[in-house]
Amino acid sequence: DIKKEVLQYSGRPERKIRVFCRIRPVNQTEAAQGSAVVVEKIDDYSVNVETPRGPREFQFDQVFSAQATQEDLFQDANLIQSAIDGYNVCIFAYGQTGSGKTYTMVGDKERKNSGIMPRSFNAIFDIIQENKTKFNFKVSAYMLELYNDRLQDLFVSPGGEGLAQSKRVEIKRNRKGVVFAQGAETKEASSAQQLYALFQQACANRHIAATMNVESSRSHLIVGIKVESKNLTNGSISSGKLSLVDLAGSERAAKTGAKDHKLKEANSINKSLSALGDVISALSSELPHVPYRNSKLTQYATRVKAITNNAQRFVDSKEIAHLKEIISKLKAGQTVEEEDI
Ligand SMILES: Nc1ncnc2c1ncn2[C@@H]1O[C@H](COP(=O)(O)OP(=O)(O)OP(=O)(O)O)[C@@H](O)[C@H]1O
Repeated sequence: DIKKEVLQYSGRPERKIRVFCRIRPVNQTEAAQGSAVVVEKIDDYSVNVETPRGPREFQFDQVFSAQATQEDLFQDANLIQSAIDGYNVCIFAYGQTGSGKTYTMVGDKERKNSGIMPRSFNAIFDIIQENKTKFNFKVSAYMLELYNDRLQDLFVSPGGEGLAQSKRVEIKRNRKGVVFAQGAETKEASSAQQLYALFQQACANRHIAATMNVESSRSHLIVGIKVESKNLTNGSISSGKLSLVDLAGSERAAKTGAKDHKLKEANSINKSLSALGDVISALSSELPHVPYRNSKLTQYATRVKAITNNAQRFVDSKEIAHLKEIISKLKAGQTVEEEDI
């Protein structure tokens, strides 16, 4: 029954928050250790997780198996046209360290399996190309890192320390209630290649600490792409935005073997993820107060508010409530066991 409900739900055009689940393949280390696979896709909307207390089933808007390609994922998460049509769209990846967030959002290092970000860059300019006789387009982007609850402009190289200090980015709201990143440098791009070059420049400026996992990103990456278009027939102007976010991994501080600033890092990540969970949970259960101000990450998420305001009623809060449960455990410094996930 739940499945049917989810199915009907997904078909509704007003559904504004969608939660997808992607199962990543077993890696070589796991295979060598003979690790058991505990997550199984039942159908396109549900997964089964083997827990010490028996099997548990979870529902999503869509489930991607370990065989799903980057292309499959991009096709189904394709919201690029909406951003070009003037909507604010946000796609973010959430999960434990090593679960495949960066792979899904960015891709592999060899660039053989590009993720959602580079595919989006291409799709934006493909759509622009198709419509250039009817519209004039302007594409600009800012790229930010949220590290230890501080927003850093990734277009400013960390080498120029003084410059980085003066360019402190703050989340502000304009008179119309639209949230923007004050102090963030915005750069224009006129091709997918240019946008990708900006992205590479931004990535080179990120903080990556080799604590628990060398590849682990200890900061949240926020890529904001603004697409402005002018209708050449009637002169009307519209402006949409695509926000692509690669969140830092959620794992408890103790497991990372973290000390001092690394511990601060882990706590800060958990704090911001926990604040994000609180916001999503408040939105989905229609609470009158949504605690946006609790962290920079959620201040950023206020942009989502405009979209979700009308949609709150329709949001299926099951997965989100579960996410919230995990996050509050993390917040309280408790262990999140496999059966919880
Ligand atoms: N669907 C997939 N297919 C093939 N390899 C994958 C897939 N998902 C993840 N991987 C590989 O698993 C490893 C960990 O993935 P990734 O770095 O994306 O995790 P993460 O969730 O971003 O971790 P962190 O929170 O530490 O940044 C990487 O080597 C990545 O290439």
